[in-house]
This record gives sequence, C-alpha cells and structure tokens, in this order.
Amino acid sequence: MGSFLELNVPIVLLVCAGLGLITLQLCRTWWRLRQIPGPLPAKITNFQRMVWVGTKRSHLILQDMHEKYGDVVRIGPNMVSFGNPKAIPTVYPMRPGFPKSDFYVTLRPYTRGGGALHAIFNTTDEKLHKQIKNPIAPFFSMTSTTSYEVLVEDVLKCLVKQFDQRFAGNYEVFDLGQWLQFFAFDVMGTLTFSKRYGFLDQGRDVEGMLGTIAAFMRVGAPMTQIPWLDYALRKNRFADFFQRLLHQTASLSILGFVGKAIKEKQDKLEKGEAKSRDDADGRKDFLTRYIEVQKNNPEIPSWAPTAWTFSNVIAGSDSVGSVMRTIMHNLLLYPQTMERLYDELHAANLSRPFPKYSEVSNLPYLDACVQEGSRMHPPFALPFERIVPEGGVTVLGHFLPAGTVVGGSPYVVNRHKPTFGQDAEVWRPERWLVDDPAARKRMEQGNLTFGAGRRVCLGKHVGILEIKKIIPILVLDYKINIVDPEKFAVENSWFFFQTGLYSQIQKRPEAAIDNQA
Ligand code: HEM
Repeated sequence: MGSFLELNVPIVLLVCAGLGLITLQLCRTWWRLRQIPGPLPAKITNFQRMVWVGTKRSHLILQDMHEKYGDVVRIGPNMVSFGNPKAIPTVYPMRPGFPKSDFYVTLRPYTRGGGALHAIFNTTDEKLHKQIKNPIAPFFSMTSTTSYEVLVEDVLKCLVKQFDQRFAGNYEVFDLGQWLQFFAFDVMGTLTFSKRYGFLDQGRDVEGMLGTIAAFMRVGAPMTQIPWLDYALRKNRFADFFQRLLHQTASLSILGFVGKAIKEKQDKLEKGEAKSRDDADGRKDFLTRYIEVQKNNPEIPSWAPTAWTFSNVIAGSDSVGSVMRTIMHNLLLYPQTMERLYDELHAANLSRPFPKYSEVSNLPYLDACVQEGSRMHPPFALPFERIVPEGGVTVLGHFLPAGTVVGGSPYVVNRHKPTFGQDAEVWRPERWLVDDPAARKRMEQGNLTFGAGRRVCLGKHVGILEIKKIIPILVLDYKINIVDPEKFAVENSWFFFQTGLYSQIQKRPEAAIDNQA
C-alpha cells in the first residue's frame, strides 16, 4: 500500500492541484456576480441555459425563474436576465455603446469565402451597423411603408383566390397558420424581389425554404447560449465540409436563393427591364433600391445588398406570419373578441375588396388586437442580449460591472403583471383601450416584441402594414372556425414557432356583395 502511494504521489498531487484549480476557477466565476440571485448551476456554467433552450420551452423556464428569484436573475456565469419593462431604456438606449453580445454571431450564415455574413440585425460591430443601416433606413419609414401597400394587395388577391378555390366551399380542414406563413413569406418575396416565392400559388413549402429556416433556427438556438460552440461545431472550414457532405447547410440554401435573386435583378437592371417597370407604376422593390444605393455609394461594401436582402428574408417573414397567427388563433378561441372586431370593421364603411391602410391603421379595436397579439406571442423569444459598457450599469437596483451580458426576453417582459394587469397571461385586447393615456403608453413602451432603442426592429411599420391589411379581409370576408384546438402547439427555438391552427372557412354571403360594390 505504502509503495503504491509512494509511486503515485506525483499523480495524486497533480490531480489535487487540478481539482483545486477548477474549484478556484468556479469560485471566481461565481464570485463576479455573486449579488445577483439565480439557480446555482447557472452561476457557474452556461450549459444550464443551453439545456433550457434545448427543451424548446425556455420561455416558461425563464418565467418560472423570474417568479422565484425576482425581476433580475442570473442565468449564466456572466448573463443576467431582467423581467421588468422598467429596465428597457437602460439596457436598450438610443445611443451607441451598449452593443449586442455574441448571441447574435450564431445567427450569421457561414460562407466559405468570407466566414460568417454580417447583417443589420446580427452584427455586433456598432460602426459597421451604422454603416449598413443608415443608407437603407429611409426605405422603412412610415411614409415609404405605405408605398408598399399595392404590392401587399397583389399577394392578398392571390390568398383570397386560393382560399375561395380550395377551402371556402367544401369545409375542408386546413392549417390556417401555415397559410398565414405562406402569405407572410410571399409578401416579403414580393416586396423584396417583386416576385412571390410561390407558397400561396402552390399551397406548399416551395423548395423546402420554410423548413430550411426552421432547421437553421433549431440547430442554432441552443448555440446562442454558448457561442464558441457554434464556431467549433458549425462555422469553420472543417465543420462546413462535413455539413455539406450531410446536406445540413440550411443558411447556405437561403443565401443561395438570395444570391440567385440578386443576380437576376442585376441582369434585369442592366438590360433596363426592371427600371422601366418600376418607373411605370411606382412599384420599386427593396432589392432594386438596395442595388441602387450600393452603386451610388462606393463606401458601402459590395456584400451589403446580400446582407440587406438576407435580413428581409430572415427577420421579416416568419415574424410577421407569427403575429398574424397569434391574432387569428386568439380571435377564434375568444369569439366575443372576433365579434367585436367584426362589428368595428363592418361599421367603418371600408373600401372593398381591400380596405385601404389609411382606413384601418387607426381603428381602435383592430389596433388593440395587433398590440395584444404581438404582446402575447413575440416571434423572437429569447433574451435580447447586450454587453454592459465601461463603468458598469445599474439595472433595477442591481449593479452590473462592465462586460456583463444582460437582456430581457419579450415573452417574460410582456407578461409583467404590474404593467399589463393581473390577467397578463390571457388574450384581452381591451387592456389596450384604457382611458388613461399614461397607462397605455406604459404598456406600449413595455412591449418588447419589436425590441427597443438603437436596435429596435427596422421593419416594424412594414410588418404592421401587412398585418392590418390581412386581418380585416379574413374577418370581414370569411366565417372561420377552429378545429381540434388542442393540436395547436408552440416551440421556442429563438424563433417562436406555432403549428396546428386547423380551421374550416366559409365565405360570408355579405362579403361577395361588399366586394362587388
Ligand atoms: C411583426 C413583425 C416583426 C417583429 C415582431 C420583429 C421583431 C424584431 C426584433 C425583436 C428585432 C430586434 C432584435 C434584437 O434586439 O435582437 C428586430 C430587428 C430587425 N428587424 Fe424586425 N420584426 C418584425 C418584422 C420585420 C420586417 C417585416 C422586417 C423587414 C422588412 C424586419 C427587419 C428587421 C431588421 C433589419 C432588424 C435589425 C435592426 C437593427 O439591428 O438595427 N423586421 N425585429
């Protein structure tokens, strides 16, 4: 025995030293934010929150954490989550200097030649963000947005035609949620490239693009919690080679689609075809504008039109479809709200067949439904992470040193009861119709669905235009009933997916008369 110990003394010492170092490191990790409450494993490793995201129900886990530990919770060694909207102006200011964390690096598609592609929403470099956002920001202003209305109507026509031909006369059960997603994607295709992807025309996920985006998010979501894993497992030459072999390059197929569309558009512009069409009826799509901006400004990098277009496709399609689905799902579950909306729309004497945006944009109950839909089911549902700048910052009474990552999940923040009411879990558009303007403003500013501050959603007006264009048509023209409501399911993979909104529709008899008028 003695001789065994003697022989292995160096090994035993080495093991003890190793364990000592690991313990010391864990203590140092824990010590840094020791004053912030949270579950113990999360204080020493990010694997805990990665597992939470892997369950696809991390919004509920995070909500439980906030109920247990309070408004500010430590959910990683260096990551703090807040659940009270009062923290929004501090964490998401308008000024620069509170950059996005490496969470967003994982959302960049990998390209063989140029590494990961920066886009407006996923770049963490504030200088680059300014450089690529400023030239195109005017295309997303409220005034520019209304010029896209006619393009949205083209797609609405297609949707109505498909609904009438396929479902309205025969009680067929179909997934309304999926069709709303088809609509949102075809609108974004039309606004961006002047052409529908064909989801509505064909009634299916053409070229598997929707599945591809879902796959990109499903694999990427857990990695957002440990970004170096994303680099190690996915975004390097070696991993890229194997992913190509296994055909697991979701982001690449989206980029491939975008690249093809840009090439086609450039060819058309060179031949003067696209230009004459734009000039003829004022239907200038985003891509034409992007190419023009880049051409007229040599300081803008040549990859910018690809990045801008990628942003539209990724940030502006699923998100809009998701809010449309939430609104329709809840209107169907709570028929008294559907009736109230129908009455408001019916009484508003709207233009037919498609009400003008100017007629519906300020209808109080429609607006309340849009606010409530975006509040209840934010399409992006993990904390929007930011890095605390030099000097540190105090969030809801807790001091966070420089370098700490902090963020709020819109799912949790949007259910803050003191702000939104004790029934914040429930669909109640009426909460937005309060007489007290200060209370309404508090809720609007507390709704984190579109983000906030410097990096707030650029396409918010476009998204709301689309939603307020389609909901009146669905409500006024069709009687819809939900089938097997228990089959409706949600899945949080950063994109907050929903499936199974099975429905039957009938054309309302009065709709046909209205439409002829
Ligand atoms: C209901 C629909 C939408 C929702 C809920 C939504 C939500 C968001 C959120 C939460 C962010 C910020 C994320 C963060 O801080 O990490 C964002 C950013 C962005 N969104 Fe949207 N979005 C919607 C529609 C759109 C549309 C239609 C477009 C394009 C046409 C778009 C383009 C963008 C862009 C470019 C950014 C990056 C802004 C920046 O970093 O400066 N979004 N969106």
